[in-house]
Amino acid sequence: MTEFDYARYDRIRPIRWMGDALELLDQRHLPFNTGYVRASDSDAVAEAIHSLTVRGAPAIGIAAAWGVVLAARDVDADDGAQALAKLEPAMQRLNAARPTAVNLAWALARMRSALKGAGSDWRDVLDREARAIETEDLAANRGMGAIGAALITPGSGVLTHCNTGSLATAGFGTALGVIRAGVAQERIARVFAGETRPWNQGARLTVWELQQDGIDATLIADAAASHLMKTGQVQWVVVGADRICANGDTANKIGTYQLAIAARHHGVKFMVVAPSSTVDMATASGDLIEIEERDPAELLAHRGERTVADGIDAWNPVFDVTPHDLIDAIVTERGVVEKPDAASMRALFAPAGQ
Ligand SMILES: CSC[C@H]1O[C@H](OP(=O)(O)O)[C@H](O)[C@@H]1O
Repeated sequence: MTEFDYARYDRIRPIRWMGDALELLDQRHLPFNTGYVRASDSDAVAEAIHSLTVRGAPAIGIAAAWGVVLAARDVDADDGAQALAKLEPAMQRLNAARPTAVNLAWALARMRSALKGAGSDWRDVLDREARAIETEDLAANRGMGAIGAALITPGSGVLTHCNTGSLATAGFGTALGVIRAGVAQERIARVFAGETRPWNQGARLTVWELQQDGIDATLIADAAASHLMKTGQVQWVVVGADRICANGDTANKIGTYQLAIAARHHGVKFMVVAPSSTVDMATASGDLIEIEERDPAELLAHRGERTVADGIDAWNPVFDVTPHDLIDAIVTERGVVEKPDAASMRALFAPAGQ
């Protein structure tokens, strides 16, 4: 692999811990405004997660972990057990910010676990745990980039969906990390990105991120994806995930499921890229995942300007579930699950409770 220039490919940081506040790159207004908002308490972090100021499964877990550190500033406790009891209401409010990405609950569980054995230094323990969650995610993304890119035959075209880059993680990205690595290794010859209606993570975030790297990407309408596959210009669909179940069923941004159906029909391979923090072995299958439904107004207007007549009904689920049998490979930092099912998932991830 050519020596990877992370300084070139990995400069965007959506989350900045300031010691007394969390600064978040406001993704609602990218790419035209690159301003940060300052969250000074855990409820402000919860609101930033709910409003998609900060978004992306790993990124919302990291933000929530720092939100717990902020909540701790207002807690008086002698040890971790006392602190845990007093922090629980704030952690519940953070957990309630969004339901589908397991990373949020996973990060809060890590913070709870760190507190359980902590003594009088419990604040330092929380700070170290939040920092570890963030640095582990960055390392996982860089590792997955190399692992996933190795699956892609040189000269391939790739289609991605939503945004899974530095904006959605601690840096480098999951599916977009594989694309960055694949381009750097000259395995990926062309990148296509779906606009990802209604929030346009692809059109506003992914193509902008790649542009910062000097990586060319071609934007397509979501509705053009099947036609693109039919033309033979893509050999892989590479996407992220918000929750991967014990049988390999995967929740991801709305529109992923239909990409998987079209990919199988056209002989295009389908790769899911996510760190182990997105694997939920306690949820047996995708029908058990809560799918977030957001305000239908997100469908009825664009940047505040209505695009639909008044009085029109709209339904706005923002995730869907791709069944494991439509997935060719799940790439994690622990390795690849080929043709995922309950058995192949167990081989890499211990069943819940073990
Ligand atoms: C590596 S991000 C994973 C996942 O999160 C995104 O959802 P959202 O933009 O609503 O937070 C999208 O589903 C990505 O694939």
